[in-house]
Amino acid sequence: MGYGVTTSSKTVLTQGDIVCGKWNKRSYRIERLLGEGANGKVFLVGAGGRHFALKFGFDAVDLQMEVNVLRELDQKTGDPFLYDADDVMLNGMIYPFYVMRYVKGVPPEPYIRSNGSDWFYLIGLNLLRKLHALHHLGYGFGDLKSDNVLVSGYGEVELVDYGGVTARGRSVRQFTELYDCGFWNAGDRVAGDSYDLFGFAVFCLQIGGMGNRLQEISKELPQSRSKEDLLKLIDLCPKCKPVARILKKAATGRYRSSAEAAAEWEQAMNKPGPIMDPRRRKQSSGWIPAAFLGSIGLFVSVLYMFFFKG
Ligand SMILES: Nc1ncnc2c1ncn2[C@@H]1O[C@H](COP(=O)(O)OP(=O)(O)OP(=O)(O)O)[C@@H](O)[C@H]1O
Repeated sequence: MGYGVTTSSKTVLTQGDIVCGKWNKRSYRIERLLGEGANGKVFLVGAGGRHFALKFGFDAVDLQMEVNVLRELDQKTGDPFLYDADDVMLNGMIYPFYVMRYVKGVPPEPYIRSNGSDWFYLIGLNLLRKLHALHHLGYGFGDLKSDNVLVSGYGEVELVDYGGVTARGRSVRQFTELYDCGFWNAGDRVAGDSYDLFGFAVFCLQIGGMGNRLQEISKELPQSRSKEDLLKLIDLCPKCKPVARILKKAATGRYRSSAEAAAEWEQAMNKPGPIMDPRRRKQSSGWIPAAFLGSIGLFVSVLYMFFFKG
């Protein structure tokens, strides 16, 4: 098949290559690379006429922990995400991999660039709901960042990369500095609602257009970084304005639960004023031409009755 494999971190698999599991004997046809991070490579694969995402991990132990978490979650939700976990022999070397549901979608920033910045609010709400579902099961997500959020359709949100998922109350084991409260001297790395809500506040700044400012501040000396920097950025972020109070509460650990944050976010979206839900805008903008056409129709029929029917 011409895999050209060197090391696990440099695995070269190209379209049409077949990955056949050593133990479960299931075969997957590589279609394309979906993404690559510090811990692994994820490919879009086909099997039995369906699409899946197949992840090779760079570290077998980390990958196994990820598989264990996904198994636990699948048992608790009854909605399987994990499809298979196996090893494959490529060029005489064994590589562990697992296969999961393929999540369609794009990261929030390109989604917002193509569909408009008003989707910011619905993406925020849907992400809070996703986080709450995970917290409710007794886990923290851990490695929240815009790369691990995929958006599709009408602002529907899915989380990917369950490598950082940890039982609530335990130490967070995988995180990305920019989104980590420890990095900002703003709290402990303990898995759960507060930790993820802090990451959520940074996520909103990132997708709200403050990415460059965040990067600049993050390069300052560790001792001079603080949550105050984030609070200032929230004030400077025009898109964050209608939800600034919620983001500040999230950045300062003042929520008891993500459910509370989601409820407040939803209330902010439903407040009279500028419509923050682009789905409603779509519906309401559909009403205006319909009402206009309706009134023209009525006017023409009145004229007809007046002139022709006497
Ligand atoms: N189930 C999936 N469906 C679609 N795309 C996926 C899926 N899982 C991962 N991806 C894509 O692959 C990318 C890398 O995957 P993943 O985040 O699991 O790797 P990682 O090495 O753990 O990354 P990181 O360094 O960010 O922790 C993701 O950002 C996403 O774009």
